[in-house]
Amino acid sequence: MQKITQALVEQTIKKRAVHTHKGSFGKLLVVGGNAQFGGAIILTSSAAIYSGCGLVTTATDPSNFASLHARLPETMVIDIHQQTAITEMLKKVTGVVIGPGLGETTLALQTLQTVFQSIEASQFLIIDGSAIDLIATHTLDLPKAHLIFTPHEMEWQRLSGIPIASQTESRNKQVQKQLQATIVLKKHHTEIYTDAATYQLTLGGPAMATGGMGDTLAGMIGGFVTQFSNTPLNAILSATYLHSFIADELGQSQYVTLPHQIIKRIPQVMWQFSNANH
Ligand SMILES: NC(=O)C1=CN([C@@H]2O[C@H](COP(=O)(O)OP(=O)(O)OC[C@H]3O[C@@H](n4cnc5c(N)ncnc54)[C@H](O)[C@@H]3O)[C@@H](O)[C@H]2O)[C@@H](O)CC1
Ligand SMILES: Nc1ncnc2c1ncn2[C@@H]1O[C@H](COP(=O)(O)OP(=O)(O)O)[C@@H](O)[C@H]1O
Ligand SMILES: [Mg+2]
Repeated sequence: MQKITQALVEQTIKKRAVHTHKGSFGKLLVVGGNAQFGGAIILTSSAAIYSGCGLVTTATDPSNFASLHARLPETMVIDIHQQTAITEMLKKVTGVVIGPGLGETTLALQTLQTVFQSIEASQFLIIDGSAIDLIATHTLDLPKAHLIFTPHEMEWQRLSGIPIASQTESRNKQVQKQLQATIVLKKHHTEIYTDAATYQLTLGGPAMATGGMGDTLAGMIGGFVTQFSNTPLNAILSATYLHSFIADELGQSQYVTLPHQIIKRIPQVMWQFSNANH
């Protein structure tokens, strides 16, 4: 397994070119957040915007609109019940994150199917949380797109059928090949399975063990792959690295590191990394 290095992250987060605009840095659709899990989608969308994604639209339950806008006026919203609006937005975006706080109701399943039917091969699709569980429970054909699954070990057990205790590198790799996707297997020292190689994160610790931490990572990965779309693997590796890098920094003086605190630090730490080689 290859370790993700700081040098790789510094190469990925480049200084921004001057002649650019919001359209130059990717467009992302974030889908999730039912009435119970509105916090999840606020974290995912915030993480994507604070990671520098040019435009983020959030399809969520309308009961989350006010809190989402109060925390994050930069995002636009779609009522998740309006499936046609989701399909229309899909035509405009570089990528989609689906699953944080989505739940597993009939509407959640229908929404996942809507996205699967409309997504194109050139687009990125990050599948997290409830969306992983929906795929594990229902027989769904995966679409042709750049698929990125972000399961924690229990979600991976449900999706892959491999019990947590038996999740070895070779078994995980076998299922990664079957799924034809990148797998970000989240745990202490997260592992990333790709067609090319397997990578390991050497950062992060138990101060990160709090709800919403994975919702945040999904948003960072969404923000990074849409923005650094020419180097998608490096984008995934860099987002995963930065998430834990910031947590470790905060963890030097905090017992627990909260997802919203990590999000707030992303632009500053990206600036540091973008200046590292100059
Ligand atoms: N503020 C919010 O709205 C939150 C919403 N959430 C959403 O709640 C839904 C259910 O996700 P959950 O992950 O809570 O529920 P799950 O039932 O999928 O998994 C959680 C359980 O899995 C077990 N587990 C074993 N290994 C683990 C590992 N390496 N990492 C994490 N858990 C491991 C633990 O016992 C844990 O309680 C998702 O849609 C998620 O996005 C959660 O992210 C929590 C915060
Ligand atoms: N003890 C730990 N050491 C390192 N990383 C951890 C630890 N506990 C949690 N994390 C990280 O926190 C995130 C948790 O993701 P997840 O369980 O999906 O959270 P949620 O669904 O609540 O948002 C993952 O990135 C995981 O690697
Ligand atoms: Mg999660």
